[in-house]
Amino acid sequence: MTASATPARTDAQLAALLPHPAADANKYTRGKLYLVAGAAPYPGAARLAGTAAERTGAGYVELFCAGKSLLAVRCSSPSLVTRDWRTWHPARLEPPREGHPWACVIGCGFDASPALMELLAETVRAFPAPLLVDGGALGLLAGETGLRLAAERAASSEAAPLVLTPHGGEAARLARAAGVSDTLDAPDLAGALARAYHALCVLKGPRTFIADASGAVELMDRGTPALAKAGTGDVLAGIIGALLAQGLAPRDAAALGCALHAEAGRAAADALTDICTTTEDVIAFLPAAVRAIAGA
Ligand SMILES: NC(=O)C1=CN([C@@H]2O[C@H](COP(=O)(O)OP(=O)(O)OC[C@H]3O[C@@H](n4cnc5c(N)ncnc54)[C@H](O)[C@@H]3O)[C@@H](O)[C@H]2O)[C@@H](O)CC1
Ligand SMILES: Nc1ncnc2c1ncn2[C@@H]1O[C@H](COP(=O)(O)OP(=O)(O)O)[C@@H](O)[C@H]1O
Repeated sequence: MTASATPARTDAQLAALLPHPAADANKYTRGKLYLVAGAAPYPGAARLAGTAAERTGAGYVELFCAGKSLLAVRCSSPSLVTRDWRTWHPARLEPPREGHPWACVIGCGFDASPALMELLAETVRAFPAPLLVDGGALGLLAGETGLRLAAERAASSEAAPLVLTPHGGEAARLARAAGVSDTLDAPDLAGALARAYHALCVLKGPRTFIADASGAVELMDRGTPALAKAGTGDVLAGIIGALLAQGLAPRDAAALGCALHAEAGRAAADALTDICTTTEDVIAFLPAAVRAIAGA
């Protein structure tokens, strides 16, 4: 049976979720995003996710990346606090302080190296706040170990939320590993992945479906083919991660994040054409997206 997706939220509903900073805000109260991203072949993915997160209001973005990616990211994005990912030990983090929300995004620009599987496993096991898994880390999660880790995280006493943001290829891999048919319609596939991995699943594409394990599916279809460019998924991960880091509930962060991403793509295509819009332009047009939604 095909699940019916509820229509996208109205701009007024989305505007109410925008995380405007309080007058007495500081960088910690505005939310800290830990970003574990950027293997040596893909420093760009880390930079795209990190700068998109900064643009979406996160007060502090701390990036953990491959040693070989450090210089490229530090030189191009000095506001990102950038460290070698050999120093990423989520189990050793002090718990977040009241009023200082956190989230983590892992996987943008990951490749399939076994060392990264360990980084992912430690993060799924120990990161004590909302965790979004994207990019190459989804391929690592797609297996017996990943399914077990996701189940253990959901069963733990903190049970901090897990969000997955697969594109069609990544969703097919996650489905095969979980014994889910990859011939399901997109809304059903999103729901089945949400159940199998105990996560909120944001199944990306020309139409994006946001599903949780309860079977509720939300449709987001305000995007543009101008977004069909390498790296726009890394940008979306950074946007949703920043909203999680600012304390939004996973479903709200996904719905608002997808809408901001789509609107930024549309605004960029209006100004620059659907042909000439680049992934960096999507980040540059996030302010137009915030204004469009806030104006509602
Ligand atoms: N500037 C950068 O450094 C970039 C790095 N990226 C990173 O590159 C790594 C590999 O990601 P890729 O997505 O390129 O490769 P993947 O190997 O994950 O997936 C691509 C494969 O999936 C198939 N596929 C099926 N449906 C698809 C769909 N709807 N969208 C895309 N592919 C689909 C394609 O045919 C292709 O064979 C990830 O870690 C990602 O974060 C990419 O995001 C591109 C930009
Ligand atoms: N034709 C399209 N119409 C609307 N949105 C699209 C279209 N093609 C891709 N997108 C959006 O662009 C993003 C692409 O993400 P992804 O495939 O993960 O890219 P990458 O892995 O290169 O970062 C997704 O958010 C997706 O919904």
